[in-house]
Amino acid sequence: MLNNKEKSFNKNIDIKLWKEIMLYSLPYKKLIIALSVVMLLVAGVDAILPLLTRYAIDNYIVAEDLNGLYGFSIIYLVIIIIQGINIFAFIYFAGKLETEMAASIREKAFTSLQELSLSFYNQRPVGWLIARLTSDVHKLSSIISWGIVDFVWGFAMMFTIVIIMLRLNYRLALITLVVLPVLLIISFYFQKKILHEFRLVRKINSKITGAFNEGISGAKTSKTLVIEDRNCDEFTGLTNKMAKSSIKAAIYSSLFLPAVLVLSSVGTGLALWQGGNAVIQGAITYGTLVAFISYTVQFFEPVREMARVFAELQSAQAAAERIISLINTESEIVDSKLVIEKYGTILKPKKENWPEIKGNIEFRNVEFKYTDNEEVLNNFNLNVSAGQKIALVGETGSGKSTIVNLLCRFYEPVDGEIYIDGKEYRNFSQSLLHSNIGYVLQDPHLFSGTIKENIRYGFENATDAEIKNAADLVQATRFINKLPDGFDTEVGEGGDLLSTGEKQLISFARAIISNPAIFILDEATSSIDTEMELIIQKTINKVLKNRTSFIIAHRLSTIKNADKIIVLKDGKIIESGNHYQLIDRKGYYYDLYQNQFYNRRESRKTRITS
Ligand SMILES: Nc1ncnc2c1ncn2[C@@H]1O[C@H](COP(=O)(O)OP(=O)(O)OP(=O)(O)O)[C@@H](O)[C@H]1O
Repeated sequence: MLNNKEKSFNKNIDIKLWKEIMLYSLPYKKLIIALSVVMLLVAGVDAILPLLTRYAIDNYIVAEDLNGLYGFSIIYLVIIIIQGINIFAFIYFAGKLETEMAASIREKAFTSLQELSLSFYNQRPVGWLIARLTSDVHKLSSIISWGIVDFVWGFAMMFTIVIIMLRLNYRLALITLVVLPVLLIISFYFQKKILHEFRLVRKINSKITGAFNEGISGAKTSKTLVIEDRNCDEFTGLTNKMAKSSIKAAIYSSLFLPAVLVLSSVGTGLALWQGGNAVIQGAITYGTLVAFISYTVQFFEPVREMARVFAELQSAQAAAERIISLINTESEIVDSKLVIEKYGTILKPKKENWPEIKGNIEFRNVEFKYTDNEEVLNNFNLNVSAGQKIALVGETGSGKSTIVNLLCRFYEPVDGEIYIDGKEYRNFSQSLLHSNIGYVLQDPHLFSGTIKENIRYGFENATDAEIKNAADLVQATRFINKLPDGFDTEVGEGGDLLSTGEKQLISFARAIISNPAIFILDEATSSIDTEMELIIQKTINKVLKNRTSFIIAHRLSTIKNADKIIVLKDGKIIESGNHYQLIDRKGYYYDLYQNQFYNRRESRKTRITS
């Protein structure tokens, strides 16, 4: 139950991928240059401070020149203030770069999500997508901005320190830097190990989040299946694994720090020993010795930082791979260039060019399958005239929703065509088509906000009077008026504060407001009680008049007055006609109707006698 899969990632640095990522940083070129310049300044000041100390010791302290020392202190203070300003600037620039890049990448990923077809969402769990848009984007933007800080500063520091040390005394410099290769090896080794364990912790953490999610949203099902103990065992297994990896990471960290400390102390010790000898022999001054010791101490920090950044780059690369793959995912349903030119895109529709849709629909030799193995529709043909009311009936899995999914172009036929008003429907843009279809689902989704906002959704110009009128039409006003804030009542996330039947009514009103030529009601009144359904049925008949409509309903009483009832079995039409024709036929529909009629009569009888 808790097996959210996390992709393992490429361990080598992928230059092509980073080049693509760099394209995203192009708009921030000036900010990146400013940040790099500031980091060079920070490194420059850091590197000259020991030289200043050396100067003060040799010229003022050893020479006992108090006046000179006073003047020097003021210069030193000014330099420290400049460094303070540099530090403020780099934190500001890096923070700004991180935030702006994250916003831009997130925006691109979200836009690409808006344009993707429904099949993409079927293959990707919500949690996976949210993790990409949040933690991966954060990781990537943070490594780019703070990586620049560490790299520029680290390289500049190491380079300058080595040059200064060699210039001060090359013999002493070579002796001191003897520990450098060992330090580099140790740093890279430990950072890799620590990062590996942290990566495991993160993977397990995303599983734990998934388990929390399932535990909460599936609480009712867990209780009815009495699997609470199994859930707990699985959860404990995950937390134990996470604890193990966290402890390992802590052990590596606790070994790494003393190792670096010992090595840098060895370097400092060597500088002290050899430098002390050189001072005694008069080869170097006291000031030079002090500067050398400072440089040895200072040198090891950038080495450690660089090792950390290199190791982190690998995991940031994994985040980058996932985000770029999300941004670059091509929608399976795309409008042709010609269609886009004429009718615009999903995000920029050219509504002024949109023709009026009347609602004549034809499925011609349509073949369809969701996966390669299973054919859902095979040579499916259906002709619907504008204004006709079509009911789709059939057992579970017979293909009813598939037909309306195809009509909405959430999916496209594998073979064959669908015509709307005599034109193959791929010649219309997706937004043009969707604007002409009102879709009311069995479990409709409402957006957080008020009832009024939800009815108006997608049709922002609707007036309050139009909203009320739509609600009146579907008899929703009755329950809305009973709510404390009426039309201004908040519906909660996904409409959770309303019952399913109430959500259906709101979604019905929402569909009416957009005045579509084609209506699809997919079990749209299944959660409304029978009396209410009868009332709404009359309204539906009024609303659907002169519009083409497809009604999927298991309760056959609701589709008795359809112009055509299509009975489906395994993706094929086995019967079609109006209610009376199908009853006369005494076939599948007749049996189905008799069964429902009998069951309802029996249940009514039971109610009366009890
Ligand atoms: N997203 C999907 N991916 C793969 N197969 C699917 C998908 N949606 C539906 N199917 C399969 O396609 C077939 C037809 O499903 P469809 O949802 O159209 O049936 P239906 O008649 O609407 O059923 P119901 O009355 O239960 O809603 C079924 O075998 C179903 O398993």
